[in-house]
Amino acid sequence: MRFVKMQGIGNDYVYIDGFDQQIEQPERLAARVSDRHFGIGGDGLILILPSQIADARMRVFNADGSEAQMCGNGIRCVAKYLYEARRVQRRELTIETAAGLRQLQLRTDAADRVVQVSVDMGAPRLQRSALPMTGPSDEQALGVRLELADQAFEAYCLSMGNPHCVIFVPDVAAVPLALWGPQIETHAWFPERINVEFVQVLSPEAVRQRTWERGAGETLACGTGASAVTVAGFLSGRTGRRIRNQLTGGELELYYSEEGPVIMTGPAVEVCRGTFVPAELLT
Ligand SMILES: N[C@H](CCC[C@H](N)C(=O)O)C(=O)O
Repeated sequence: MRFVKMQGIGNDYVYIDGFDQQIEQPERLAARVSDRHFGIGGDGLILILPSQIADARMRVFNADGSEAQMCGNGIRCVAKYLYEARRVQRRELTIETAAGLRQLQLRTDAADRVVQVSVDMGAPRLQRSALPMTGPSDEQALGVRLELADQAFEAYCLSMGNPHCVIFVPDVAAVPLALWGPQIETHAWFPERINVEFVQVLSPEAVRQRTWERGAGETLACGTGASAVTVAGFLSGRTGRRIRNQLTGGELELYYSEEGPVIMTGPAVEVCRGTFVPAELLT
């Protein structure tokens, strides 16, 4: 099985081109390839598959094998791979995801390599039922009091196709992420668990984000999470519509448009390529 390792500001995945390879048991494979000792190492596995309605279809599996609806850092890398493999000759692509169709714009360098990708991440969905989240299904959950055993937060819960809980704090470096992250990820409010973003507002145009991802733990970056942060920052009056987000692994530019969608712009980098034998890896 051939794979490509790529990363978007440190959010790294193992990618498998399923146009000419048959992938069995992707959940089991995801958990094994993601292991940074017994596998290749990554935050999860992303499959690049044929689509009837787009240039390709993307399936996202977290390091624990759970499948997610969308991956912002991952979809930038998928677009890079397709363009540089000449699978697509255009710098505008459409990719089918479990969260719907996503439009992307590529920027290339003098050697025609993709150096930056802008993604229309779609519009946020604010109803509790969209995450899903307990409580009245049409009600929003912005600025709600979320209680843990010995801590309470003001939480902004919303969907970018996948669920996010955004919490603003004075200093992200001081957050005990390994303690609070899993407690929020698996809180009873979220029947399908949730991704967690702690955010420090530096100015109306700049924030710093640390991320605890559903099914992956602390990651260096989360593109759907950064998009949710942009929405929560604007709706709570803490930031403008256009921000620079300094995530642990690098920076994203985000714009929560008046029309509704969030536009996210950032890099996509190939790390390496290789092959593995699934039967070996899955032993
Ligand atoms: N852990 C996420 C999927 C990966 C999203 C993240 N890596 C991104 O860049 O958006 C979830 O279970 O919804």
